[in-house]
Amino acid sequence: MMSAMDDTAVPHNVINTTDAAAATLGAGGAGLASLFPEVQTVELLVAVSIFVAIHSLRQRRSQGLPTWPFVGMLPSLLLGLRRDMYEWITGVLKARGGTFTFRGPWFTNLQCVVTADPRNLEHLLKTRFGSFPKGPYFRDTVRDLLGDGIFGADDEVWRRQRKAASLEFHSAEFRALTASSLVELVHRRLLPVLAEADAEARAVDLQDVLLRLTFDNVCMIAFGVDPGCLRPGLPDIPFARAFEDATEATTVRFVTPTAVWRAMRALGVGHERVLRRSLAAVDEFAYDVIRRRKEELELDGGRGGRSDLLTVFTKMRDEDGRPAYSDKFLRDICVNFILAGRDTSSVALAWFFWLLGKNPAVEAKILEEIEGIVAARKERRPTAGEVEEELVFQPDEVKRMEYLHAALSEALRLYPSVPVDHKEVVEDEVFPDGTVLKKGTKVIYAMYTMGRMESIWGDDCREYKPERWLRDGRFMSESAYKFTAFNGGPRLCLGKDFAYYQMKFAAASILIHYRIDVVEGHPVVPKMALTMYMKHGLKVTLSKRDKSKL
Ligand code: HEM
Repeated sequence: MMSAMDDTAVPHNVINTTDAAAATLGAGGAGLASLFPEVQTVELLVAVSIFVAIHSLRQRRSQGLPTWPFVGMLPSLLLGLRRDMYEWITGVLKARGGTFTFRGPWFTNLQCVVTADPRNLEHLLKTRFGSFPKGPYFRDTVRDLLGDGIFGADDEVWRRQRKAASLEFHSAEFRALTASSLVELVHRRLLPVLAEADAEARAVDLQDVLLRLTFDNVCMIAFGVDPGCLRPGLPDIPFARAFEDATEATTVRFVTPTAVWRAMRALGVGHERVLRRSLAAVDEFAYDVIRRRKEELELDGGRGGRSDLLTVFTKMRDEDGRPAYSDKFLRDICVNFILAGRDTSSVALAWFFWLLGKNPAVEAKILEEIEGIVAARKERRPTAGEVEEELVFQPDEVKRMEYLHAALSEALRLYPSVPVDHKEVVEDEVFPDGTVLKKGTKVIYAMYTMGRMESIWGDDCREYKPERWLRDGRFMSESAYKFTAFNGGPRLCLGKDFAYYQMKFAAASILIHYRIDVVEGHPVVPKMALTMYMKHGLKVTLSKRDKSKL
């Protein structure tokens, strides 16, 4: 759809040889035919091939990436996809000093500026926030799934939801709900599932188990409903399956020309058919919960003791005392929060456990920190939150796990749950690095690459070192434009504090009970998706720790 990248949109440092090359090829071809009519087709093909090879080599030397007539840089992208797309982007960005213009095939929406430069990130996420909305391309692509919810919304529609949700996320009731839902999920469901696998000496896909944990958890805080994905036997839950299918089918739209997916939607074929079917199931579930919640609120006179997002937004009234949000809008709000929180923390945890397996010294330090916290509580009387003999971490204890906080941040630096993100420019702009952006240009910012730039993190940037986040043993946060895993500026992740609490609570509870070993030979590579999943999951075995030491 978007192809506003004309020549003026090319950064100063990019030499645009494509048009010149095409012109040369055209002139050269015509010239050959008229000067030497006897030239045979085969010879012409050889001449063209030699030209293309030389052209490609020159491009490679001057820009790092060949730009072919008609298909643009697509062949290089496809080669990158076959290996590791994120590493491919990283290589190109490093060779180009942190920013480059990707030129897709003519007449497609695959033209964009890609950057990993913290100065550009600060410019687009904060300084010139108003010039870089999500934009109509993103919104149109995700509209069927996300409607007018916070993820795709801009301007007033976004501001209103952000303000209301932000108030809710910082309320005491909400914090209490997140803490209690986690105690329930981790102690009544996660640990028993792991215990079962341990007793049967069976390997489990830890990523799948963690995904189930965070899906149930985010549904509890968004809808006030527990879908029950994390249960012994790890059952298939229709709502969770439909949500997953709808997300995947929506993602496919980003790599399909807009006109093509629109036509497929009209005809109801391919992934658009899957999307239509799965959205029907998501909507059926959502509207059913909304209807029942409204009935429940009516019965108790609108008070509603719950503090999930649906209840809070349903209770809101406009100046005339009418419901502030329609059922459709309530559905959009909940679906967006589920999307935001269903897999981001779980994939981060999966990469964290994998990194621990490779860095036993880090695991030892985390255990030492947790043991210190447990030793300190033994000197106090057990509080009401401690369930009999069980060791249930309290919010103040989770807060004191600073080394664990650093170890999780370090995992997110190397494996950000959202590896690349997207904006659209609404007026002509110039990045601090000199890149010129014409109105309508798509901008991709590459968080995965940022974690691997020596210029940002130093020569040891590829090493897993939680210590880089600590000063005198205390966790020190980094600029959001250098560590962009949670985005930055006005659209900083709303669930950041909740996500850290959730990840720390789950990680500490698992680690004190079990030693986790990745099954030998299990391949661990990222999957190409909007979220940084492990392509083959994380197959692990568990062994019980000696708890007498605690
Ligand atoms: C490790 C866990 C998480 C990471 C790395 C993460 C990362 C991000 C990122 C990169 C964005 C910006 C997305 C964009 O605008 O395109 C974002 C936005 C958001 N996140 Fe998170 N997130 C995490 C967990 C959560 C959780 C658990 C929730 C809620 C339950 C949540 C709620 C949100 C919301 C509502 C937004 C939209 C904010 C806005 O547009 O104003 N996130 N998050």
